Amino acid sequence: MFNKLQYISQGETAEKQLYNIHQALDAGCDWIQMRFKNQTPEKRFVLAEAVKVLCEEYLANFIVNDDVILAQKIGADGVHLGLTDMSIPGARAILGNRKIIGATANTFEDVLIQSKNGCDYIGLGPFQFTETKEKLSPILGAEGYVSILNKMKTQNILTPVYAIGGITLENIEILVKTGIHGIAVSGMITKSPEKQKLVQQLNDKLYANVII
Ligand SMILES: Cc1ncc(COP(=O)(O)OP(=O)(O)O)c(N)n1
Ligand SMILES: Cc1ncsc1CCOP(=O)(O)O
Ligand SMILES: [Mg+2]
Repeated sequence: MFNKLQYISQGETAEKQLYNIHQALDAGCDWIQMRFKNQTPEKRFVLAEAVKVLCEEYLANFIVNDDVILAQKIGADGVHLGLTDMSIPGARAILGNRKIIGATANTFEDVLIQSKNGCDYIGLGPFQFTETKEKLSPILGAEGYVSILNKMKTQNILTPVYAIGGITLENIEILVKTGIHGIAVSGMITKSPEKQKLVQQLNDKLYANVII
């Protein structure tokens, strides 16, 4: 089963991205999604290669946002695809069954489609407002997660769900209670002055009820 904490990178330049990813790895994040939007394919390729080396060094999982071909070219562990990105069957045909394909959902109907199409996990959100992403889908709040996860249960959909969007440390307990598997965060970790302590606190809360 996947780890419960995914770090989504940010940074205006490749250097800043790599710095932020390195910091997250140093702090104990072991799952990185490289999200470097509106850049040339060359810049994204160079960054992805550097991130791959770094993630191997730290034994972290490395997935690429949006770009299936880039993920394939550099041998990443997978991709995250939104509702308007490449289709999951299309990505599966290129990457095969051993790679991780994450998919976005904002509604139960999205969850149904994405899980039927064979994604490995669902990024469900946004939980609340965030400046990290433009053109946000409607905010779900904790009630939205309860409602969607309950419907998943009744239809026996077992795909792990990650909450995403504006999540802070104070939100973790309430999110865990909704039945999510984990969280995907960007700003909270990128902006934290005490990343190691934060990642520890997040993992403590995310794994509080897990019996090993
Ligand atoms: C874990 C996770 N969940 C959702 C998203 C959002 O993906 P998408 O809707 O394609 O938006 P962009 O990130 O591409 O702007 C995500 N990246 N990761
Ligand atoms: C990529 C994405 N998709 C929905 S919200 C979001 C941004 C998550 O970043 P943050 O944790 O900074 O809100
Ligand atoms: Mg996308």
